Amino acid sequence: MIDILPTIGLNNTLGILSENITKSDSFLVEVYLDVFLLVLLIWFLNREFEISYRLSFHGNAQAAKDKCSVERLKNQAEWLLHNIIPKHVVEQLKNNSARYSEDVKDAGIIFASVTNFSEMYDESFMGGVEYLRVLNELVGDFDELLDQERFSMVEKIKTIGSTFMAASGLNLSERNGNNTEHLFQLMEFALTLQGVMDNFNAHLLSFNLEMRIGYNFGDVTAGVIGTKKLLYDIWGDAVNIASRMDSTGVKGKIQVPATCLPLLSQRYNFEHRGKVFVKGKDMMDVYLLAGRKQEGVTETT
Ligand SMILES: Nc1ncnc2c1ncn2[C@@H]1O[C@H](COP(=O)(O)OP(=O)(O)OP(=O)(O)O)[C@@H](O)[C@H]1O
Repeated sequence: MIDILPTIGLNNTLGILSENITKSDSFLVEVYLDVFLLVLLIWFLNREFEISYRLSFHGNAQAAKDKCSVERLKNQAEWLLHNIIPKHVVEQLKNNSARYSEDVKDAGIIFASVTNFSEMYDESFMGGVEYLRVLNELVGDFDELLDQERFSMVEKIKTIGSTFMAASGLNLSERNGNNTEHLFQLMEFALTLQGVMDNFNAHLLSFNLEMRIGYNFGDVTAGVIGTKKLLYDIWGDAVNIASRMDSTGVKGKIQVPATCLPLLSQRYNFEHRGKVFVKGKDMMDVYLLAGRKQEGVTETT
């Protein structure tokens, strides 16, 4: 009996001990498991985050690339459009469902014709290709002038065969309240065309191209024709007279009608040519530009 009691006590203690050990083991296992699950969750979330970050980085890079190419295409399209139609008209076309026409007061117009180009043009030589190259180079030189700030209000309208047609003051917002400055700009442009022509001739072997210029100003209607292959042009009596000033003009000279004199003679000298017959107008009094008036000194053309 005496021997049995301590045994029972030991057994109880061992039982309690082993129960405690089992409890703390399972607690530890649970803690390890939780920690493991937590680490797994963090790893999984981290991975998911990295994948989505990489995807969004790739997406952003692709979007930036696409945006660049769309921007480039848009710029190319605008560049093409601005080469066909003046900038201020493009803006109005965008806002007004591809329709544009406007009455413009006191626009300047010139027609500059290479009078003897047809003499040079010879289809028997390379189908005329060589001569077209010459015309293309000359018109290219004229076009380049339009990039100069001093001709900012001058707009090329088109070429008609070997005639270069330009106008000024068509963008009313550019005039800044001054309705005559663009007309002087256009006359300076016409004078510069003559200079370009002289320079061109100096480099042209065995041929001398001749140019005749008609100048006028007045009211015109500007508009865009068609919805495909758009054509920007100007029309009106003032345009017809400018064309007639060219066709009835004199080689190497700039001819203007008498109506332009009061304004233009503020800066230029003219010689009276007399009367010429202009279809639809009968006889018109016309003048040839003699040179610039510069601070009392006369510069002759
Ligand atoms: N927008 C324009 N572009 C090119 N040329 C023009 C323009 N407007 C008028 N002209 C030219 O001005 C000239 C005078 O025109 P107008 O209407 O007085 O006569 P027309 O009888 O039509 O011309 P033509 O006798 O040459 O056939 C014409 O040669 C015409 O081609």
